[in-house]
Amino acid sequence: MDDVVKTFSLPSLEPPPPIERPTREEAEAAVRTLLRWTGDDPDREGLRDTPRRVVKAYEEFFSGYRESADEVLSKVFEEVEGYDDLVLVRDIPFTSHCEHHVVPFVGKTHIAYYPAGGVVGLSKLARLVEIFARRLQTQEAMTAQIAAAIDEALAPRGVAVMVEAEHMCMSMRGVMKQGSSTVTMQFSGVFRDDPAEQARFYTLLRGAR
Ligand SMILES: Nc1nc2c(ncn2[C@@H]2O[C@H](COP(=O)(O)OP(=O)(O)OP(=O)(O)O)[C@@H](O)[C@H]2O)c(=O)[nH]1
Ligand SMILES: [Zn+2]
Repeated sequence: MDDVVKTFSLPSLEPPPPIERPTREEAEAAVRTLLRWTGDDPDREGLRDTPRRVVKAYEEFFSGYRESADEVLSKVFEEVEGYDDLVLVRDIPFTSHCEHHVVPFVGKTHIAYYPAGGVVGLSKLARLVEIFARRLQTQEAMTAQIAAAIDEALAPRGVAVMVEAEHMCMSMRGVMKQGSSTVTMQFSGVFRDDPAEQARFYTLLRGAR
């Protein structure tokens, strides 16, 4: 069991405390080293600009370290008169990177919640997915973080988050199983307490598209 605890990180809504980041030049030098590790020559024409491009791409892949869930969800619309039923946003696409191999895992997120007074703009739910996806992740932690952030910001009657993804570290290396998908889900409030609410969530996910 010790190994399990060491391998998987606990859900944390905020980025880790700031560490001393390397300079851009240091990061580019590290990419050069990895290029040499492939067996290629970083000084050949086609690779000369690659360290610069990779470091720039990392800024996009990992922009979630510079963003906060709190901020994205801070604009809550206090009341939507007469509406207190479920809100479901299906099929929010994402690309993340697994924290074990720094290889993409790609999939979709479905988010549902029962408002208890406040709702957020729908795009904010997609932005929330982006924030957590654009960090080094496990699928389980990402799922838990999305649910916890909504719970914290909206205090809804319940939250349901489901993530479906294919992990490239399982398809293009290692066990080499293309096409398998992993499903994770996190429920809180009425979704956790009431199996009928979970069933409703699953039914709506399967519903006409
Ligand atoms: N639970 C979970 N596991 C993941 C996730 N992403 C990658 N992994 C797994 O992390 C594990 C790392 O296992 P290790 O044995 O430490 O590393 P490895 O030798 O590269 O493992 P293999 O992938 O089996 O070759 C692998 O089983 C991956 O499939 C994730 O989001 N959630
Ligand atoms: Zn991996």
